[in-house]
Amino acid sequence: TSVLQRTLAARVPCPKDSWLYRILPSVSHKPFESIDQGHVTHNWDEVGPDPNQLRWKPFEIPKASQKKVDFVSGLHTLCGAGDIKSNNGLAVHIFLCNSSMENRCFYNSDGDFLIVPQKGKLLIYTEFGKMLLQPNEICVIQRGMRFSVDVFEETRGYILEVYGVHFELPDLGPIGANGLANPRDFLIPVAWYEDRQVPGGYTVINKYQGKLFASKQDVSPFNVVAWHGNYTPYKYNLENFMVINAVAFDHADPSIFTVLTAKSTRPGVAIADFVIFPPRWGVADKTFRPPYYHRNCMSEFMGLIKGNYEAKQDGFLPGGGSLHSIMTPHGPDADCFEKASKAKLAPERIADGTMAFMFESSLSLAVTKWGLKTCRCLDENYYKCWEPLKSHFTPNSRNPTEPK
Ligand SMILES: O=C(O)Cc1cc(O)ccc1O
Ligand SMILES: [Fe+2]
Repeated sequence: TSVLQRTLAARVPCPKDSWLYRILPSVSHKPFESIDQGHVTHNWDEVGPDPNQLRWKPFEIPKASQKKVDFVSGLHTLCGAGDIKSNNGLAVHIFLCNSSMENRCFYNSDGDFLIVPQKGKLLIYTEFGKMLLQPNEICVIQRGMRFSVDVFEETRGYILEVYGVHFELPDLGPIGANGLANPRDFLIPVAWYEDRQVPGGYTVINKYQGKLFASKQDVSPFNVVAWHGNYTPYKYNLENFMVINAVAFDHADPSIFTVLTAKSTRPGVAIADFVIFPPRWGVADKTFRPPYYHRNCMSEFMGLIKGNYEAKQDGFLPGGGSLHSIMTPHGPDADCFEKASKAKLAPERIADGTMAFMFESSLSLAVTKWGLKTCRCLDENYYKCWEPLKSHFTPNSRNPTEPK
């Protein structure tokens, strides 16, 4: 199916470009025409702002028996911020599909896609070769790269789109030479081509300034016989992440779990980080081990690939999501708080068999009309998971300022 090679490209801080040797240049095609947008939008003012904690039940995948939906017609924009025309911002999309793209490919003029499949494999044909992607793997398809997706069942996943910047490995700072996502584990395709004529029948779909356009051509665009360069799609298996964490006391910021970052021009501030919560040991002493309660300067969209998330055993399900916006308070549900407050602090496996992730952004995200209404997956009762929290403050028992 797909043949891949290892790459060090993600680490090389040089200009990115690639040369493609193809049977016919991409320029031979009919004019692009505007097509139905479906649920793709980059309009961040569709509905008014909402600072509440939001949680979505698993996004529903259309049944193949009812309506054939492919990867592109199944794109749904959930939230985002910023501006495509000035190359600054991001969008979170959910893909919900049940059919392969037939004589159709897609390319994005606006930015890069980081694709996180949650249910079902994706066989992705790109101009650079083929990539088979399964849940717990991610791939990045950068601006302008044409690709077509085959699916094998009802399929769901998440996409983080960033405009005008590329994903890179985070600076390791004091971590030093190795750790987190190691460059050797990123795989890129090996050239693959088809010399296939489809007279007037191949459709190239383009997302340009947030709108969808289509153009017809006579040949498959996957006609690249050979290529060289460092501007390529790539994939990464999240199992290879080398987890670094607190081994004495205290809870580290989850930025220590950053797989890839899309930096802004402000040092230390990301347009978006892709962060994961992989299986690991919890060993911290004198520490409440689950996430702390917090309000912070980032927008945190979370998704779940499999299993459950340590801070929410119930209600946050694979294929669903949550959004905690800038300075909106959040943290473990009441149940998690009670259990972790009483837990014996022995070494303990955390998150075995599970994988949660976060798209974290310094921008203030707006939720789309689809996200708040049309998808009908919003969990209206989310806030209730914190209602049972009660005070454990008992000042008289151990107040050192009081005379004995
Ligand atoms: O809010 C969340 O669940 C994500 C998160 C996890 C954690 O361990 C610490 C901070 C944080 O934002
Ligand atoms: Fe958080």
